[in-house]
Order: sequence, then C-alpha cells, then structure tokens
Amino acid sequence: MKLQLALDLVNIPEAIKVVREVEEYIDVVEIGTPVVINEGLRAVMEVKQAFPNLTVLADLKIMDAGAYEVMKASEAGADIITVLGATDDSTIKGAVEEAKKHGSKILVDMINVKDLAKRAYEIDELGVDYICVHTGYDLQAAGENPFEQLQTIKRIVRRAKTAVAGGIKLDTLPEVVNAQPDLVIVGGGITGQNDKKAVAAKMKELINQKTLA
Ligand SMILES: O=C([C@H](O)CO)[C@H](O)[C@H](O)COP(=O)(O)O
Repeated sequence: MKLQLALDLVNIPEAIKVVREVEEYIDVVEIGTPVVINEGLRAVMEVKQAFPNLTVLADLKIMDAGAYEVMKASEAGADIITVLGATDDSTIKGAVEEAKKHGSKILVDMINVKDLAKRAYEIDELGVDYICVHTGYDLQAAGENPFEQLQTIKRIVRRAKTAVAGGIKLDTLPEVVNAQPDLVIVGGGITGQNDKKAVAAKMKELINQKTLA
C-alpha cells in the first residue's frame, strides 16, 4: 500500500517546499488539477526535476483526446496520468496505448460515475493500471466520503490496482487502510496541517503496519 500526497492549492515553489517537508514519508506526489490549470505541465516538469526519485502523478482528469494529453504529460515527466472513468472507452484505450509507449501509467478516476460496479468492471478490462474511487471537494462539502465505494471496487476489480481519494484525514485513515487499497491519496489531510511532517509520518506508519501485517 502506497501513500500519495495531492498538491492542489499551491504554486510551484510552494509545491516543492511541501514535498521537501514530507518527502521521506510519501511514495507518489500528485500535481493536482488546480495546479495544472494555474501553472500548466511546467509544474509536473519542475517537481519531477526536483524529486527524480519520487513517482509524479499528473491529475489531468482527461475526458477526451486521451492519447494526445497522455503524450504531453508523459513528455513533461509524469509517471502516472489520470483519466476520467465517465468518459468513453475509446479515450481510455487511447490513453493506455500511449502510456505504454512512454512507460507511464494510467489511473482512472471514478469521480461521479453513477453505476460504479458496472463501470469499474468494464474499465478493468481495458488494461488500466489503477482504478480510483474519489469523492471530490464539492461532494465532500455535502458530507460524502469514498469509503463504501472503495469496498465496491475491492470486490469488482481484478487486474488493476485500487486507489482511494477524497477528504482522507488521520482519523479516517484506519478505516481506509483496513480495506487494503493499493494507493491512498491524501491532500488536505496533510497539506492543511500545521505539522505536515508529523502527520505524514503517522500516516505512513499506519499504512506500513497494515501492509506488513
Ligand atoms: O483530485 C482532487 C480534487 O478533485 C481537486 O483537484 C484532490 O487531489 C483529491 O480530492 C485529494 O485531495 P483531498 O480531498 O484534499 O484529500
């Protein structure tokens, strides 16, 4: 089980500063959608250059032009690129084929997919690397979380790795790790804390306890 730090509400220098603080406790650093909107793929390039040993995920949430956008993100240095599960199979297939050419991986974000079990089964057949349940900011604000959806994909998905994102905090992490996803994605649960390093260390410890058990 790995820990991904999601960076959403920062510019490039702030992103690099946060990663330096928690580097030893994270496996993947996500350049979040708002950062890509503000800074472009330059953010992916600069963070990868600063941390060549970390896996960098570009959260593009691709909905169309799968192959082209995966090509551009891979060229910028992204190791993992996100595509939306709600899009057409042809976009996902194009993304997967292009990622293979670059040695990058595809994470499909199931945000707002209505029939999660059916779509997760279909997408698992397309050869993607990760299937991720995700409660976005707007539904988090309405009190929702992705924990039940995580149980659903754990039952359905056979080939891809599983991931979970959306409002995960230190106090809800035990419930998440009990479900044994391959990747736990945390944004505000680390970046919103005063002592980011201590929280990231504790999260990594909880994840390791479950992974090594
Ligand atoms: O993908 C995300 C969101 O849609 C904004 O781009 C976040 O990175 C993801 O939700 C994780 O962040 P937290 O919910 O703050 O843990």
